[in-house]
Amino acid sequence: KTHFHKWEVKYAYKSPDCYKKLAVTINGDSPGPTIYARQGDTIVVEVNNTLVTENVAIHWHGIRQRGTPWSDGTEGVIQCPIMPGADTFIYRFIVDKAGTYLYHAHYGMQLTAGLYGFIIVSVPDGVSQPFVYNHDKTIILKDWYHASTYEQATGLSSIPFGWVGEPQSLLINGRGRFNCSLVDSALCNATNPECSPYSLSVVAGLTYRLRIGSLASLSALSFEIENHSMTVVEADGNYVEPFETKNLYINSGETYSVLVTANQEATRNYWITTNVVGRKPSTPTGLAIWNYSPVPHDLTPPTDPTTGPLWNDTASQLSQSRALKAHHDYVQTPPNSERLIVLLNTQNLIDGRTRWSLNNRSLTFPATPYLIALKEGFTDAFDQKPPPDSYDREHYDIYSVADNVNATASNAIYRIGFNTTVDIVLQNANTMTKDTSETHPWHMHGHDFWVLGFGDGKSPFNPLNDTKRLNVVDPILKNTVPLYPYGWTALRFRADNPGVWIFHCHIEPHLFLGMGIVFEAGIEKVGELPKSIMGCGETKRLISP
Ligand SMILES: O=C1O[C@H]([C@@H](O)CO)C(O)=C1O
Repeated sequence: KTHFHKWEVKYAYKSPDCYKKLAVTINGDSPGPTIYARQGDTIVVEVNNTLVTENVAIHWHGIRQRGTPWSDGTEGVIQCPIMPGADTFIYRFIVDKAGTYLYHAHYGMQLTAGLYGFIIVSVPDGVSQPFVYNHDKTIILKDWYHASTYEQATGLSSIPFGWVGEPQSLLINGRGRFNCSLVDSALCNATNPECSPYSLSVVAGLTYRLRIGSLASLSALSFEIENHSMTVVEADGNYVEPFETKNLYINSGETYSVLVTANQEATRNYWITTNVVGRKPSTPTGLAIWNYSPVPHDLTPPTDPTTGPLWNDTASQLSQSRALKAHHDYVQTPPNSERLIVLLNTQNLIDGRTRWSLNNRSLTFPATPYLIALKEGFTDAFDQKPPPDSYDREHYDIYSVADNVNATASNAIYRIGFNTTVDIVLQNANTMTKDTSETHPWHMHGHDFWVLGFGDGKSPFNPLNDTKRLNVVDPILKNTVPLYPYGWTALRFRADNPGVWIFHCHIEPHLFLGMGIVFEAGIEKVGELPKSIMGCGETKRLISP
C-alpha cells in the first residue's frame, strides 16, 4: 500500500509553552502529523517549501532507506536542499520494519525551530508482537527555546562563542508551560489554549502501549507517570527483553515503547512528567496529565508533579542502557567484525571558533552533496583523504582540558567495504571547561547497530578480540545510543546498505558545530540517482543522468 502526504513547510506563530514565537511547521502544525503505515508499505511525501528564505531537507529517522539512499533527507550528504519559494521535492521510501520512528528537518537548526514528528509502522497482518496491550498512544518530547534559531546559529558560529544555553520549556506532544510572570511581554499568555497540558485519557484496568520519542535539541530527558510503572518493550524499532522501570531515560533521537497498565486509584488524575538529566537543569518540569475517565481530562492532579531522578545520576542512566537487551526471540548475534574505528569526541577551538571534533576532524558539509559527488565522480568536491581510524590512545588524557592543536574542519569521509562488519568505539573526553564531560546521543543513518557495551574512562581494549567486556550474546539493535560523560560506548554494524550515510551527535547545535562523521559503502551498487536530488525547480530536468 502506498500512502501519499502533501506537506507545506512554512513559518507560523505558535505558542506551545504560552510564549508566542515563529516555528517552522508542517501545514501549520508543530509537531507535524503522525505518519501511520504497515510494514512493507511505501510512503510518499511531497514537500513544498514555502519558507521565504530557507532551504529544507527532511530526514526519516530510523528508516533505513534500503535502495533509496537519496530519500534520507540530509542536506549536504545526499541531496541538494529543497529551495525556498515553493520548490517541491518528493520523498519516496519503503518502511520495511515495524516499529516507532521519527522524522525531522536535517538542515541547519530547523529541528530546533519545530519541524518534527512520528512515523508509526505496524506489523503486517497476521504477524504478532511479543507483548499485548489494549491501546496504542504516542508521546513526543521536545525541548523548546524562545530565541530564534537564526540567533542561535549566529551565536554558535561567532567569536566569542554564544552557546544556546538550556531550553525555556519541555514540551509533551507539543505542549508545555512557561511561567509568563518571568517576562514582561505581551507575547506570553498563560491562558492561551495552545499551551494547556496534553491529557491522555485512560480507562481503569486497561493496558496502554505508549510510544515515546524524543526530538530534543539538547536535553537528555527522564519521563515518568506518577504512581505507574512502565515495562519497556521496544527501542528504536527493535523488541526488547521486557524490563520494568519507574522512569524512562530518553535521549534525542531515541524511541521506546512502554506498556503501562491503568491500575491506580481511578478517581483522580496523575502527572505525566519529563525532566532534564545529564546537564545541570534550569528548565522547569514538562507536564501532562494521565487522566482516568470519566474524571475531567483537565482536572489538575492533587499532588505535586514528580521531579524525576537526580540530573547527574549517570550510574542510573547507564544501568538502564545496560538493561536494554534484544528480546530473546529476536536475538541476532552479530558476526565478528573486520575493522575498528575509535572516535575521540572533543570540543576544541578551530580558527578561534568553538567546534566539536572526532579524531581532530570537525565535519563541514561540501557544497556538492556527497552522494552526488561520489556517483558522478566529482573528486574535487570534497577532501579525498579519509579521516583517521583512531587517535593517540596511548598518550591522550581524556580527563584534561586538551588543546587539540591539530583539530581541523574537514569534509573528508570514511570509505567502508560493502557488507563488512565494523566496530565503532565512541570515546568521550573533557570539554574545554575544566572537569566537564557531556552526554552525546549518537545516531546512525541507513542502519541499525548492535550496542555492544558501555564503560567508564578510556576504553582499554580492542573490541575486535575482547568479548569479556562486551555483550555479543544478546545485544540490542538501535539507531541511537548515548555516550556518557568520560565514558565509552562500543557498537557494531554491518555496512550492507549501499549509499553515503552520516553518523552524528543528535544534539542539533553539536552537529551544527561539526560533531559527526560521514561514511560511504557500496556506492557502486547505488542505482541511477533521481534528478530531483540535484538543483532546483525545473532546472533538475536539464541535468543529464
Ligand atoms: O557545545 C557546548 O558549548 C557549551 C559549553 O561547553 C561552552 O559554552 C556546552 O555546554 C556545550 O554542549
